[in-house]
Amino acid sequence: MSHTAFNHEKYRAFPVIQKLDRRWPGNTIEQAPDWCSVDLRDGNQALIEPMTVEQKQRMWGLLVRMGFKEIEVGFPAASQPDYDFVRWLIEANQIPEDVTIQVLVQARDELIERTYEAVAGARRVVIHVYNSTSPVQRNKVFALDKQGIIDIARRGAAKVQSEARKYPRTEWVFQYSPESFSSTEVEFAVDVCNAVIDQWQPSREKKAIINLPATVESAMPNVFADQVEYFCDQVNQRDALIISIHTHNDRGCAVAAAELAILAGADRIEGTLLGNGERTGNMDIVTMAMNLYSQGIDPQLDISIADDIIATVEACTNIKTHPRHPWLGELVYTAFSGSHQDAIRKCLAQQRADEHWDVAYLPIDPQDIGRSYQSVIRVNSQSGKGGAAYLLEQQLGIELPRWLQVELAQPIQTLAEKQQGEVEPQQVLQVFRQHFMSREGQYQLAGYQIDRQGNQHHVQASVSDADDLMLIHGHGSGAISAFVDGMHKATGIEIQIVQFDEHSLGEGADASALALMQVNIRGQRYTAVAQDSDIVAAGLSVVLACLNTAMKSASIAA
Ligand SMILES: CC(=O)SCCNC(=O)CCNC(=O)[C@H](O)C(C)(C)COP(=O)(O)OP(=O)(O)OC[C@H]1O[C@@H](n2cnc3c(N)ncnc32)[C@H](O)[C@@H]1OP(=O)(O)O
Ligand SMILES: CC(C)C(=O)C(=O)O
Repeated sequence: MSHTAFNHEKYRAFPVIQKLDRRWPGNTIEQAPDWCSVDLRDGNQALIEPMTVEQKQRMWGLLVRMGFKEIEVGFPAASQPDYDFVRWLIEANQIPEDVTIQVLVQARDELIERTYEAVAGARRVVIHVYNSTSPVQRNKVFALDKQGIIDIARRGAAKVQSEARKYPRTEWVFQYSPESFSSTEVEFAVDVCNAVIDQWQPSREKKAIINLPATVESAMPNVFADQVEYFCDQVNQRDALIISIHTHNDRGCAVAAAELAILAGADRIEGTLLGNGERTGNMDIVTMAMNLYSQGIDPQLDISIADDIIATVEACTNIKTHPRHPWLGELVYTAFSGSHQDAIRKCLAQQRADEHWDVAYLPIDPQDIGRSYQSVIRVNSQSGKGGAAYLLEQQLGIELPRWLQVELAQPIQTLAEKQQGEVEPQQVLQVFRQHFMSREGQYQLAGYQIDRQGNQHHVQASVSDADDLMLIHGHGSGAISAFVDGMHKATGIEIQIVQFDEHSLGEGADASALALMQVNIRGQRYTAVAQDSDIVAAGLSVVLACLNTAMKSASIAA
């Protein structure tokens, strides 16, 4: 076999388990698992610059605020900052009553001893001991056979137990990880764990945690689920165990693998916020928690403080959050494309507070995580009429009639294409004002009087025409048609009203009226909007505004 670059023959398929009795595909997740954050350990060990004690303190504060009850706080036998941080937690009394710290250590005596020193005085601690079990680790890293690996595990388990006896005031919980579990023959993984379980003799009352890692994700999540289900079925004393899962994201499926592992019988999930961790990262707890939340399951974690989560993770890891990161990214509740905007706008208008969320293109209500609807719809050259109309609605507080949405779309599209980028909400308003609300023009309403007899309206109005003042008289079934009649008589220009809508803006003394009109003058359509504190004046002014727009066009002026 040649080992030239980019040659798939270098690799082989992952062996699948021939498991015909799999039950997990028929299961559903009905409640949140126990969560354990490993941000301060696995997340931290993957950083270019590991967190300082101050950064760890900040991350700790966030994790507690979010509601984590188990937090792996470090590998205290590995480095002084890890050790100091753990000491600070204990000596400065920073660990709430309902939170348990967890610490990781290799199955090596001197490291285990140092680890216990680090956590001395804590109320309750999970001591997490591990050694690697896969064939490549056995053969190439440890140069040991299966029995040699089992011996490391059992000796480590025994040492963890004997050290614990030296600190009787702490409540100890033992956790063992067969590191590289997912790449280990599953029967052997069971054997190694059984040796540890045999050493610890856990009970229903005092359970041990067996943590099954996909240290490097190398198969599809269904294979992992088969491994977990097999393990849960075969391991000794299952009811005295908490089965924990620790997946990595090498194939991009860490969350999927963790979810399927829950279906397959696991109880607990380890991961990090936004998925920081070795290589492509650890399983992202925020994503998995939000996946549950969006299915109506209480995630038992507070993700509503999304901006705080992002700010803290970024400050502690020096890694930016991708704008399309699941659930929390800057752009994940934003629609630029026209048909999406149209659907979102229509659904939001119909969404009732007492009904289940049912909005196209928005899997959750962005307000749940502190995002406003303002940022949901943004306008660029892909947006069509709905987006600009939505932004204008947000700013003016009125729903534009469809015919005006269509009119507005054109100048917005032109601007978007010219700018080659986003059109800001302020610009939408500016374009709207410029195109439809210009107060300039030959004719301006100076005053009016209306007499009404039955259905007949008689309008007498004064209209300034450049430097002159015209006196207008007209009749019609309404004030506007009477005024249009008067203008026709005065100027000879026939105005046919095609569309007309009115809206009130604001309330009380500050209220004003908006009149929106499209007319046909000599075969051409013209659109304008007028605003006035007096609703009739707004209606008459908008006729003149349409006429002024028409006058500016060469064909009418001529
Ligand atoms: C998948 C994971 O994320 S596991 C966690 C990994 N995290 C870290 O390693 C971060 C912190 N670690 C460290 O700072 C260092 O590894 C230390 C300080 C703990 C130990 O450093 P060192 O003493 O230099 O040992 P190192 O970690 O390189 O391990 C090498 C030796 O330990 C053995 N070893 C490694 N892991 C384990 C284990 N889990 N249990 C028992 N022995 C182990 C190796 O076989 C090797 O033995 P050898 O020297 O006889 O060949
Ligand atoms: C120590 C174990 C759980 C680990 O971090 C891994 O396998 O990724």
